Amino acid sequence: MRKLAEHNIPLREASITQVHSVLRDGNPLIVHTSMFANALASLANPKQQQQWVPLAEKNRIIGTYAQTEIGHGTFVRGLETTAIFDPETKEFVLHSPTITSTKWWPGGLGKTANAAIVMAQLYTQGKCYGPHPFFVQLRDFDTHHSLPGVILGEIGPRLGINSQDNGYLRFDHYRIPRTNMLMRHSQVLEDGSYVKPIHNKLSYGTMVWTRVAIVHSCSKKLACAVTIATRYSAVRHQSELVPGKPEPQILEYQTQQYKLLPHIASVFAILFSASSVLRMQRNVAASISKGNVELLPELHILSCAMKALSSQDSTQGIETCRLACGGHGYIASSGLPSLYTSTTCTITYEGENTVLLLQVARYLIKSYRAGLEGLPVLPSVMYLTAPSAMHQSPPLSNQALIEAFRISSANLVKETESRLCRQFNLEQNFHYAWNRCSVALVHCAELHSRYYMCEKFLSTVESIRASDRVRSVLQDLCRLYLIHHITLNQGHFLRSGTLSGVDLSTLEEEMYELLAKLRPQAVPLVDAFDFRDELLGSTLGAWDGRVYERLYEEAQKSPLNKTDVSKAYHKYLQPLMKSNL
Ligand SMILES: CCCCCCCC/C=C\CCCCCC(=O)SCCNC(=O)CCNC(=O)[C@H](O)C(C)(C)COP(=O)(O)OP(=O)(O)OC[C@H]1O[C@@H](n2cnc3c(N)ncnc32)[C@H](O)[C@@H]1OP(=O)(O)O
Ligand SMILES: Cc1cc2nc3c(=O)[nH]c(=O)nc-3n(C[C@H](O)[C@H](O)[C@H](O)COP(=O)(O)OP(=O)(O)OC[C@H]3O[C@@H](n4cnc5c(N)ncnc54)[C@H](O)[C@@H]3O)c2cc1C
Repeated sequence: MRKLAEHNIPLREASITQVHSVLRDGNPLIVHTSMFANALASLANPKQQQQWVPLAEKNRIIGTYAQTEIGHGTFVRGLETTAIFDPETKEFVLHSPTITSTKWWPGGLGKTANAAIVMAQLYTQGKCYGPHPFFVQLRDFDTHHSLPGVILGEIGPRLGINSQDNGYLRFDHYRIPRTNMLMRHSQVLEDGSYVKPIHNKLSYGTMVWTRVAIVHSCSKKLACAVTIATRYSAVRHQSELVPGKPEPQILEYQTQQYKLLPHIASVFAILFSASSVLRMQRNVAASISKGNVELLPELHILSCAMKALSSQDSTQGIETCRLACGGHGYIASSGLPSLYTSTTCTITYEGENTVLLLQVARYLIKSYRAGLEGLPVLPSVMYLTAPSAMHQSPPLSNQALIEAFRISSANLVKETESRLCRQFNLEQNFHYAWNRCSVALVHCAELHSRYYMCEKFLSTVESIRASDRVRSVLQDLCRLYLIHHITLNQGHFLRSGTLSGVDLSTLEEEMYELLAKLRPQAVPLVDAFDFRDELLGSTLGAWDGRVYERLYEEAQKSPLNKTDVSKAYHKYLQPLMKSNL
């Protein structure tokens, strides 16, 4: 927090710096500096901001974002916590009517936060208006005791991020002033009348913002993992590549290069996509403040798509890096286990990936149908019904590969839409038909998202300002990324007729060439990510390459090494050894 203040970084931008990576097993303040700060910035009106933002900036108020309940996380409309307006006292009464309405999971809620943005079903004048955000004080600002009517606790150990206190929260007819409803977009007036927002999903804005932040942080996490695994692969010598010759660096093995180089490329692909979504988010935020919500659906879909893809890619990449380090990748001091556990949760939180991909698919199908009818569609999906441009680029050029992605994605959407129509004719119910097609729909969303990421990678590399040598390395990496994802998805390209079996063999050959060509660049590339050793926190990945010394030194810190004979020997082992069992 001192560093943020020193560098004049506003609270809500902390999550896109590396500040949170310093704590490896999660951070009780992350939801405060990200979602809570952003909810105040985007959902509170100016008067409310004046009241709470300075207190949050000074950490007098530490907040969390309390939306998910035991019974509902994905289906936000199904939340059960109620906020009923009492016109007599001009207050909202917050209540948790059932066990399933217990707020469950919010980061920092257990012990750290003294306030929260609570999403609750808003009732006024006898009518429910759906989930809305409320600023709620949970603990006394001086003693930190939970307030009467507020029941708080921590939910227990998790797969990872155990330095963060994820919490639970129940309300027992807990009263807050009317003015604690975040009123930038919708309001309840003193007489209880409801003023609706210009778009009914504006109250979901904090989730959209966080999804964008997650994309950025996924590229950082993956960058840490590839740095560790690549440096280690340059230090580690094992086996014989040529019988009788010295053991080579394991990075010489083609299989090792195949494990690492595509993920190094992936760091750039995710980072460039994150920058593009971030730019769009800033434009949309500016438009919203002028009352224009036209591009909000596009931002929602793009943030869902990129959050889903980047969390999946970075999690898989980190696990591959761990495996690429053999046994030493399994030791906590390698840094890889905590990178994995603190990244795999991004697949689930802020919208479970399958659910987000189905949002993307819904948009693709709607846009495809609109395009066929000649109705206007937004820029990122115009290609679904645009004429093919395959013939315009030299065969197997980067542009041709992007076109192959585009046409294959459009083709898959077309096929799936036909399947949806057939299923609808059988079921006579759109929702059942949708469910029967949902695996295919997720594939549509994945291919569309991959197309977007590939396109962003290529267009950024083509326009980047860099020396010829640096540009050339980035071009090779980008090429490797495109070919790698084509080989992983070959079925789609064969089905769409955009690439033949011969094309795929040619591309595969080129991929192997690229692995060899990029091998000498692997260490410089990860060095260029420029992580300090303290931040990497890895015995395997430190800059000086003293892997074995660091492993040995770290082992000395194990509590079991404080004494030669452990207490357990006297208590359990010795009796066992003498028992003749
Ligand atoms: C790697 C290291 C990590 C470090 C990261 C740093 C930053 C992270 C910081 C903190 C850590 C975060 C901790 C995690 C915190 C949480 O998890 S908070 C809880 C998050 N919860 C969710 O994300 C819930 C997911 N569910 C939803 O968002 C929605 O329920 C839904 C979108 C799935 C469905 O909403 P629903 O209201 O039911 O809508 P639909 O009927 O499906 O759709 C109606 C139309 O509304 C459009 N729409 C939906 N959402 C939005 C939106 N946000 N904006 C704009 N439009 C939206 C949807 O597309 C439909 O449009 P059409 O009718 O035109 O098709
Ligand atoms: C580490 C961590 C931190 C978190 N922090 C916070 C926080 O700070 N604040 C907060 O409010 N919440 C937080 N959460 C909660 C998180 O947002 C939810 O867990 C997440 O949105 C998933 O919802 P769920 O748990 O209800 O999963 P479910 O929706 O129950 O998912 C279970 C399965 O059902 C499937 N499924 C569900 N709906 C559909 C559908 N419509 N179509 C197809 N398949 C479907 C999913 O794909 C998944 O396979 C956190 C969670 C974790 C793990």
